[in-house]
Amino acid sequence: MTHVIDGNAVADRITDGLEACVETLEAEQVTPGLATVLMSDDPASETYISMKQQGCADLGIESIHRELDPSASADDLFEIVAALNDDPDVHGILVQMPVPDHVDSTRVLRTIDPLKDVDGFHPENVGRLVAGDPRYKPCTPHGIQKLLEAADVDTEGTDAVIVGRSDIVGKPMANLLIQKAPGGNATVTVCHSRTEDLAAKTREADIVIAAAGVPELVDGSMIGDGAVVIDVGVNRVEVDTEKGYELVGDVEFESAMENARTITPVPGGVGPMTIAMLLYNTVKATAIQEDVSVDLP
Ligand SMILES: Nc1nc2c(c(=O)[nH]1)N[C@@H](CN(C=O)c1ccc(C(=O)N[C@@H](CCC(=O)O)C(=O)O)cc1)CN2
Repeated sequence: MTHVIDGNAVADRITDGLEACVETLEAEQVTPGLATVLMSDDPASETYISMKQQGCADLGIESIHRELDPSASADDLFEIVAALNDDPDVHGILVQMPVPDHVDSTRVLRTIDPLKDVDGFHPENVGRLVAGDPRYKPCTPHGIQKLLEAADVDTEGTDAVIVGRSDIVGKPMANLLIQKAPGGNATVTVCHSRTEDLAAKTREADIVIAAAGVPELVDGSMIGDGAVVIDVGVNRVEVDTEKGYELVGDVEFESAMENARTITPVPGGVGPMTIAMLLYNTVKATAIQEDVSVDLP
């Protein structure tokens, strides 16, 4: 029987554990504050921002939101980030990705105070991750580590194949999996659009992490017997219903189920963990900046 990992349940356990941390901070008269910045009218980005705000409200984190028209100048965005850097009530800042093409996303990430960079995308935080001393682990890869742990998947000595080399998932995931630390010690192959014979690579893997943003790119024929399959894709595919779309992962779930030992669904797998680990990083950022010790879950 294939085990389907319930990402909502694991995310709930993390947020339950964060409640005690927020109480510890409150006892020191500290309320965590998260600023979200949106420069897009993409409906999916709007959904993710409201999920982040709801997560904050449920946990007692103050959320501040700044929104810019997608046609605004890059300087307008940099000014907003600079003001949030200087605001002592703001402990975490995230700029929802992607930003419009005329904005240099690398410069945006460099503008955020590294101590407030709860996405873990600032070069200082990327450097710390690569060096094996992470401050804020990027939310989705960190969430995947927590899912694997919850499903009793020991990564040590495994062959892991990551499909996708994005800065948000593929690259940091590879770095976490090769670390000499729990949740690491794997041998990692990172595949991408120029990889030849992708199926031959995924078929040999103990763990396949699909994060290419291509609906149903990975099917059952590409999964070896007894492999663990983590689906990061949340693709909106148009359908003729009132909603107008359905969510489809990067993995063809039904056929992959036939070979996989453990698999994540879409929705309800990796997605909820991205939000939970953002709240985790916000609480951690608050504890660091306010010099309060908390027991993170
Ligand atoms: N600044 C950032 N931008 C982006 C990140 C990020 O970590 N930081 N990640 C992705 C999108 N993302 C968060 O922003 C995200 C994606 C999916 C989900 C999620 O919970 N998905 C649900 C389905 C939600 C729906 O109905 O559409 C699920 O999979 O169950 C949360 C966050 C890109 N940008």
